[in-house]
Amino acid sequence: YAFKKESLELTYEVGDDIGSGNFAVVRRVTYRDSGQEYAAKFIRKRRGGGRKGARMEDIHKEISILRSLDHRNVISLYEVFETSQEVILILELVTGGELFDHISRKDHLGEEEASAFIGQILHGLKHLHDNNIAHLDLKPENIMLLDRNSQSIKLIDFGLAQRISEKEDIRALMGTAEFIAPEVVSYERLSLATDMWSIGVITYILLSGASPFLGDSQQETYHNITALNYEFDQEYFENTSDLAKDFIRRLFVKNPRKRATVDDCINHAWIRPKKQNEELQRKSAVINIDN
Ligand SMILES: Cc1ccnnc1
Repeated sequence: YAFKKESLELTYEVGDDIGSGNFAVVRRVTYRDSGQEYAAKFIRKRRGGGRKGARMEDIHKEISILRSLDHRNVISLYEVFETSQEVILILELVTGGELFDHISRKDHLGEEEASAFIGQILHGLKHLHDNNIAHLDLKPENIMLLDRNSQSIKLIDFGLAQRISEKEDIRALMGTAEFIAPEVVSYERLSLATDMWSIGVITYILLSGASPFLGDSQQETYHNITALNYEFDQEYFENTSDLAKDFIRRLFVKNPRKRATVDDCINHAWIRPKKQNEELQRKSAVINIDN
């Protein structure tokens, strides 16, 4: 997969910073010929034996994974440039900000809005899982809103994503403490189910504004995760439906094989499109009028 060696500046005008990830800075860029805007992710290459910068193997993996995905809830990759110091990904630009900021502005969301967001995230995640790709770093910072006032979301930052296959064993302590599953803490085999645990954490946070396993130290957080030490604190959950709690309970399951899958979640009554219920109500209303 050949990366363009010519200078990015020839074809794109580089604008302001719009985000940063591990070893990466994301800047808004404008394609000179059309005026179309994109996001350019500048990833520092690891030079020599140093610790700073991403390994080329990991950069190639992120690119190969992004190139194999095509879904409205997954960020698109258009082209790649390379200099001696950096690899630059030209990505679809999303300007609605992080889901994280959207929550913090409101503290927490109503169930309808939370269910709509989680439904969108699940559809993007289903595309990954149907291609045997695990994101492995799902958290509100990695979920962007398409634009300010839409509920359309895009999964971004596939820097830790992995192809999951029965043969090879993927284990690694990675991701952000409060979102990682027990099998990550215990350095056991990772799988698509690892993402589903994170969906549980994200749902819990959207509904309450509180983080279910977060402790005063990383060790305490890890202990809470492996001990499944969480509760639906009345202070935050007294008005939350049993359906929403059931959705979360099915994800906070220690054994990854027993945890709800992305399809189980999409078909869960808390997520299934409400319009079907409205349709049923409309039909039953008509029946009532008739008889
Ligand atoms: C931060 C970011 C990443 C990708 N696309 N737009 C914005």
